Amino acid sequence: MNLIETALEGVYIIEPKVFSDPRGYFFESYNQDKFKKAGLDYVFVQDNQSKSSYGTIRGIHFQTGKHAQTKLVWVLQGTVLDIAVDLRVGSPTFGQHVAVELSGENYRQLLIPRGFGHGFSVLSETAVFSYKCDNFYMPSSEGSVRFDDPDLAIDWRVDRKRALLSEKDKTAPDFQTYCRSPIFHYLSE
Ligand SMILES: Cc1cn([C@H]2C[C@H](O)[C@@H](COP(=O)(O)OP(=O)(O)O[C@H]3O[C@H](C)C(=O)[C@H](O)[C@H]3O)O2)c(=O)[nH]c1=O
Repeated sequence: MNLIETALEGVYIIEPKVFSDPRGYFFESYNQDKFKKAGLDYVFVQDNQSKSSYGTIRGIHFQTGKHAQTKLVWVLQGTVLDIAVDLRVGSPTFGQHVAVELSGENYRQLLIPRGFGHGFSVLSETAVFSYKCDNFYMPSSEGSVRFDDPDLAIDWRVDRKRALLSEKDKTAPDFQTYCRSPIFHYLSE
């Protein structure tokens, strides 16, 4: 597998070794030993999968404190623009994001450590999204920031006004409100 650094320390694009033949393709989507040897020493405990229609935006989400999650994300079918936002207090890239196109055709994965907000927009008719987390879901520790926050200035590459959003995402706080909230310093211990 090939590891590509991004502008945000700790966030990596992973290009797995893909074996193609007339039947199709095969690749290892996760191998603890190979990841550890590449310096990605995580123990994932929960796998998630979601399917979304074109124009959906999910995020920007995170879990706080000891429930913060590192995520290894990829797309099984379709194409998404995946976003990781640096929410680590004191980080020189605090508030900055990376945007990476993940698809069932490019096989790319993104490793997003604890301390980052995560979201994605769906660029294909539908997209099936799969990811591993190194901490369990804890609703009481969930946090979010508005997807269309002007300070984050994320280009989701879909029409924001017609985006398919959860009720939670429609009412998420803006970035400045998040920075003034009690959970601000509690994102990742
Ligand atoms: C995240 C999660 C959700 N749920 C339940 C809670 C809701 O009843 C339902 C849908 O949850 P939600 O609308 O929060 O799903 P997404 O909007 O896809 O949230 C995810 O979207 C962004 C992109 C992320 O990175 C996070 O993993 C996660 O926040 O699944 C669970 O039972 N377990 C879970 O781990």
